[in-house]
Amino acid sequence: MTLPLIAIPADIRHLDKADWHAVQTQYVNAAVRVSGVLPVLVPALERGMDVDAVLDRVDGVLISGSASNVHPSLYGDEWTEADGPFDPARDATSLELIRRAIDRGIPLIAICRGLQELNVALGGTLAREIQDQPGMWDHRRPPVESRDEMYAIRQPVFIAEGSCIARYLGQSGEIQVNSLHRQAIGTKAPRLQVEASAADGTVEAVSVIDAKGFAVGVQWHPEYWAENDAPSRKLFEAFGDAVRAHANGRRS
Ligand SMILES: N[C@@H](CCC(=O)NCCCC(=O)O)C(=O)O
Repeated sequence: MTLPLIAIPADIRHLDKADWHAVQTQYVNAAVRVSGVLPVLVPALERGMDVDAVLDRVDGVLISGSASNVHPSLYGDEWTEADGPFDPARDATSLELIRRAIDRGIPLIAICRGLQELNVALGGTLAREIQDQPGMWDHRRPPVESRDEMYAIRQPVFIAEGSCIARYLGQSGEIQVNSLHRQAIGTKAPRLQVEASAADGTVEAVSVIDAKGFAVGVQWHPEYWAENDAPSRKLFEAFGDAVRAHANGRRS
């Protein structure tokens, strides 16, 4: 069987005085090496994107993390430039891709910014600069040079018993994850179920209630250690299995 395709929406990045459509290689590597699927990078278009034209051709969607933030106007909040950096083209593509993938029952994994987009796409809001709130931890990317240190596994989260994530990981309770975010779910969208939380109350994983298939979001970064961290590997293996099942269903 030919490898099933998944869609990964790109960011707009500025490099060498030009705009690029870009996805970090850690997401591509986890999809190829652990999920056993082939990513197709989807351009970030503020106008003119036809997400169904993409979804007609893939059997999964991976929404990656990014240092940019979902524009607060998309969840009805006031904003200043300090809430950036922004990526409106990524917002426009990701939010619609998420909604239509869920409608069509196409397996979806949303990571970090992706979880935040999932929440906004389904009607939720985001909390910003969460580390500045009383009693909250600092979940931000550590101020270090090495990417392995940035993505170091360093924080406990608690997987809810009986959750989808518990089923995929084969365990509930405490696992250790990495953490590189300054925003989080504020008001949870009605169609999302909390699957994991941090001890400071941060929502760390969600699933889509009544989803037709695999549809989860995680605030941490399982892609970075997907080849050698057991919970990370199991999540990406479960995503790959869901993608292959969808591909087989489409062909039968
Ligand atoms: N911008 C959002 C989401 C954070 C996120 O996706 N982090 C991954 C990228 C980390 C990096 O390269 O800085 C937030 O800050 O909450």
